[in-house]
Amino acid sequence: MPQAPVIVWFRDDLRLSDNPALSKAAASGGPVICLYIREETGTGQRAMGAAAAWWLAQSLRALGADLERLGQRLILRSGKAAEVLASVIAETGAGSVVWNRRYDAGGIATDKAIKSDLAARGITAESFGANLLREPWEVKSAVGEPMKVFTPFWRAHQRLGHIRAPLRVPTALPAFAGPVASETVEEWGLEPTRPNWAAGFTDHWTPGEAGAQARLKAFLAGSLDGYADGRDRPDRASTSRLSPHLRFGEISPVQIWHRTHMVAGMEPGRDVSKFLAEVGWREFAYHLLFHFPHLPEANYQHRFDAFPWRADAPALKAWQKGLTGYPIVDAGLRELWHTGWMHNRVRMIVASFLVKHLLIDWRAGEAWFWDTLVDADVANNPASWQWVAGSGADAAPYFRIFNPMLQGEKFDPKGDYVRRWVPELAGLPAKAIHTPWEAPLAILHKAGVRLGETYPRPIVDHDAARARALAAFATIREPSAA
Ligand SMILES: Cc1cc2nc3c(=O)[nH]c(=O)nc-3n(C[C@H](O)[C@H](O)[C@H](O)COP(=O)(O)OP(=O)(O)OC[C@H]3O[C@@H](n4cnc5c(N)ncnc54)[C@H](O)[C@@H]3O)c2cc1C
Repeated sequence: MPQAPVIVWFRDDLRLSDNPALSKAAASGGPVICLYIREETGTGQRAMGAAAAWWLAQSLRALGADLERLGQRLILRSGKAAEVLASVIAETGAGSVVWNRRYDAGGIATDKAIKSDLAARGITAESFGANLLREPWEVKSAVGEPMKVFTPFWRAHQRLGHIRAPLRVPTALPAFAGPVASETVEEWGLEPTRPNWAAGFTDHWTPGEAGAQARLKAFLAGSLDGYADGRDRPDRASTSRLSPHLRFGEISPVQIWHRTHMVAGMEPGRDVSKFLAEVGWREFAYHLLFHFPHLPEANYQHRFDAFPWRADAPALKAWQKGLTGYPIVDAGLRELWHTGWMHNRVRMIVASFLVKHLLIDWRAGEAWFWDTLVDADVANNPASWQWVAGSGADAAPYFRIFNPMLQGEKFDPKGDYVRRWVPELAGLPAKAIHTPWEAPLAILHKAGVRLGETYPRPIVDHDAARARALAAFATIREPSAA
């Protein structure tokens, strides 16, 4: 009797190498059906933002082409995952389904229900850890509890020892002989058309597994050396830019871990430790999301539920458009709009500005990032926003308020980053570029800058905004806080 096909349900793991579910299917020796489901929203999962949807379209095309080289085909279907799986099983006689795990509450609930539904119908379902170095439940405090502070988390993570070796691309992946209907990426309308605001994204990114591997290789050969200090400089290409590739699982952290160690040799130095600790922050965000599933919508620290956020639609709009009058803030938000990505240091500055200078709820900023980042991540995005807002686990204290002028002068000392993304200020000298409102009129004139006309005046005064934020925080401050 011919072997029943195995369905590989691809999700946030759009790669062939180090893909445990795919390797498991290949090891069965039987026919393999590669399936991606565009899941209907309203099942507890968060609808994908627009920039991430653009990335998904490119990544699915890349995965489809990679599978074709193995004599396979990527089947695309849309609908409720349980119903799509049931029809593909009915159409093909598949006997089992394999997938790699996800860790958001909606995804976990969907997968659990599907697993028991399939089991009831005699179909085997198996899930694997693939997109983290360790499963979120493996790292525990000394008393067996979830960890809430990064440094002890990362220490405990490392104490667990060896990270499993990455898996190779399966050598054979027999295709299912019968017809299986598939939708197309184009039919899904994931890419913007009128206007095509993503037109410039392709100058910055090569979505897909090959692009991810090339990005890692280039980073390890180039900017890893000096990363520990260079990573804070938005004016230089000093970080890996692997985040969207990790978001879509085009590369695994296990692959990054081993390749980095291989390049570093026996004695990994400060740059390597710092880089891997950043990958560790991603692990920590997933740990938090798994143990505190409301992280994307609820304050981790409940006292922030009473925080007096302001509703200020014009200020939010100015922030989103990069028209706050603070050059480093505006540069970051425009980099985001043009590339779908923003440097980490600048993410912290713009997030702090929204939450503290404008007193706008972190959830409004998180939602904007969710829609505009190609790396919009179900764990990293809310965990980082809550970190900046002060409402999160192991968060930056609320009363520490970034000064955008000093941040600009320190991390973009010549103003090159601002000049690149805020071209109307490009003619200003370094000493004026982060504080154009303090520049002598002659300097502004020479640079063609007319404040309030070619570039906005600051929408809030820094000192006044700082005082207002501290006063707001005082209303929810615990007696012990400084
Ligand atoms: C307000 C705010 C929102 C953010 N939203 C996201 C998001 O939606 N998706 C996302 O992937 N990251 C997010 N980050 C974290 C961080 O800014 C990005 O991961 C980083 O800028 C990606 O660039 P890179 O790949 O060059 O990073 P590198 O410096 O090269 O780091 C390597 C990898 O480590 C992980 N990493 C690095 N820094 C962090 C961090 N602070 N927290 C968690 N993981 C980290 C990323 O996966 C990254 O690709 C956010 C940070 C802030 C302050």
